[in-house]
Formats: sequence, structure tokens, C-alpha cells
Amino acid sequence: MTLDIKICGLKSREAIATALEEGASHIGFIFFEKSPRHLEPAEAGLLRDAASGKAKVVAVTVDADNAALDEIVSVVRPDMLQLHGRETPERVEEVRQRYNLPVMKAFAVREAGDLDKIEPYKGVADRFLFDAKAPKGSELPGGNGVSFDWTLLARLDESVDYMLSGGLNAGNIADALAVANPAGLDISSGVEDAPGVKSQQKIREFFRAVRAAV
Ligand SMILES: O=C(O)c1ccccc1NCC(=O)[C@H](O)[C@H](O)COP(=O)(O)O
Repeated sequence: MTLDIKICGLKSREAIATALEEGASHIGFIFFEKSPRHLEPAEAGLLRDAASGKAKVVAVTVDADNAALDEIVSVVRPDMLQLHGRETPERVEEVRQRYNLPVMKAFAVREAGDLDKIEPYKGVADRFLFDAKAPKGSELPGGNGVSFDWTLLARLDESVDYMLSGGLNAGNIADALAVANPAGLDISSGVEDAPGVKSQQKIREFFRAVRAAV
């Protein structure tokens, strides 16, 4: 079983190097000012070259307008855009066409009905990302370190290409993979010592736990 693994919210060369050494398929940069993981496009542009030819660079945005995306795409040169807000199917299509880049559309999941929301995005988004709903009081639509009920994913058609995220860590990834059948995993808080501060040791432990589980 080959699983894509995206380490998200990276901000330092050291953490990127560790993620790549361990075999990350994707590295994510966050462009959302309220996040402790936020980077300016110029900062991400300097970091992204480390991943060239090794992993796909994913730019994570939340209801970004064209001006913001224009800057991110030209300065960071991402391989993929992750839309983590309330983007409509029409907006996802517009973004794909405008930048000629694959788009991963994020959905917040708490109950079965939340998965029905992907229907109008099928054939539009290149991949889905299922995350937990933000807890009350959080200003972040992602990166909250909270899991959802993975058994809900059993209702998905096998053809749905998705990454699983939300509160994953070295301690629960075996349980998650026993229940869900994702094409990829996406993790942020679970490999941090503090919000926005990645731990090289936790990154290594996460990969070790994934290898043991598959
Ligand atoms: O991580 C953030 O700060 C963030 C902020 C705004 C939108 C999305 C964000 N993260 C997106 C991701 O892809 C995270 O990896 C995903 O939500 C999982 O996070 P975690 O539960 O901390 O592992």
C-alpha cells in the first residue's frame, strides 16, 4: 500500500529536511494570517526549492481572492493548491483553470451528512481532504489537532480520492488506518511541540508509526 503523506504548516528548513528524508510526498505551506503557521509568500518561496523533485509543494489558502492566489502562485510556484475555506464548486473550477494546477478541496466532517457535501465537487476537485470541524472558539479552519469519527468514511464510494487529516499522530495512526482507506495522510499539530513549531523527532515518529501500520 503506497500512502501519500503531507506534512503541513512547515516553516523551517530543518523540519522540511526531516520530512523529506522520511519520505513525505507533499509539504504544505499555510497562507492564513491568523494561523501560527502562516508564511508570507516570499518566505515560502525561499523554502520551497528544498522540495523540488522530492515532494509536491501544497499552498493552503482559505477563501483567498485572485490577487492573493496570483502572488502565491507566482512567488511560491506550488504544485498543488489546497482550498480550505467555503469555496464553491464554481470557484474551485475557476482556480483550477486560472492556475492550471490541481486543487485539493478540504471538507470539515463531524457527521455523516457532511460527506454528502462533496457531491457537486466530484469531477471538479482533483482530490478531497477530510478534516475535523474546528472546535468552538478556534479561528482556524484547520490545524486544530482534533480528530473526527473515521468510521463515517466507510460510506464513501471507493473511487473517492482523499487525504485524511485532523488530529492524526503517531499514537492513533494505526487505528485510523484500520478504519479508513485514504490515498494520503495529512498532519500538522501531531508533529509539533507547540502551535507552529514542528518537532523533527515527532515527524520521524509519525513516519515510523505509519510504516508499522501499513
Ligand atoms: O494548519 C493551519 O494552521 C491551518 C490554518 C488555516 C487553514 C488550514 C490549516 N491547516 C490545513 C491542514 O492541511 C492541516 O494539516 C490539517 O488541518 C490537519 O491539522 P492537524 O489536525 O493539526 O493535524
